[in-house]
Amino acid sequence: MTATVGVLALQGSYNEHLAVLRRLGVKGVQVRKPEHLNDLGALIIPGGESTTMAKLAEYHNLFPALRDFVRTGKPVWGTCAGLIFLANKAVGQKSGGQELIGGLDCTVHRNFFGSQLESFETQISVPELAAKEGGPPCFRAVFIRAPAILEAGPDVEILASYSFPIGKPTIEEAALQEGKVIVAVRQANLLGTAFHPELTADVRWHRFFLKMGKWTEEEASTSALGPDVQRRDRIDLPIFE
Ligand SMILES: NC(=O)CC[C@H](N)C(=O)O
Repeated sequence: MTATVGVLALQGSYNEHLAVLRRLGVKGVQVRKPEHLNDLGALIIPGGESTTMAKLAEYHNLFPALRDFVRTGKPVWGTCAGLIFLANKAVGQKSGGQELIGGLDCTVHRNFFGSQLESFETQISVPELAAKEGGPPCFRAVFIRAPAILEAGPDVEILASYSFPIGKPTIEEAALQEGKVIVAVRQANLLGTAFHPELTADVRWHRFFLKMGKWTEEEASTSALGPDVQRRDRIDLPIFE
């Protein structure tokens, strides 16, 4: 498997993900067309605006290729709008809905935390991630007009939940009763986060994701997948037309 990581580059925070990959010495490439998915080892679907992203993906006929990629078993990570894309079901969509890639057995509320004005930052505890990657047990989480996972199937592992202040008016009645929603999950090769790790200086989420790949030792030694990583200041990022 190649150690090249594709980042869906239609709209949203794809440059920020590419910058983190660069910091880790991993080759990242922009994905804008179906053929750009060939020969990738993993794929990141960034945050942004899922309706716009869906329209652009449809325009470029990307959905069948994205679904095929998910089915290969290679790691795919959706952050925020990317999480919505990966979910089997989304609620709170614009009328008529939007196309999803699917694969992640969960129901996502598209704008669970409210409008752009209700964006916030917080610390979340992710014990499994901290155990694997070391460092402090909490992670800075940036929620921008963020979704949340309302329901997850039996094969979905919950990596993090967020307890919100009871009485927050923008939050759905049903979830209010619990005061807690799921914000990070993993299901086999799929990782989903409702927040934006690429907007923080903490690279542990990216390292965790990269380790989900079945890379050969040789590939891993030239990328940031092992502890004895060779850091490179700069790598060339092919930009596809
Ligand atoms: N920061 C984000 O990716 C926001 C996602 C947004 N809620 C949407 O529906 O697309």
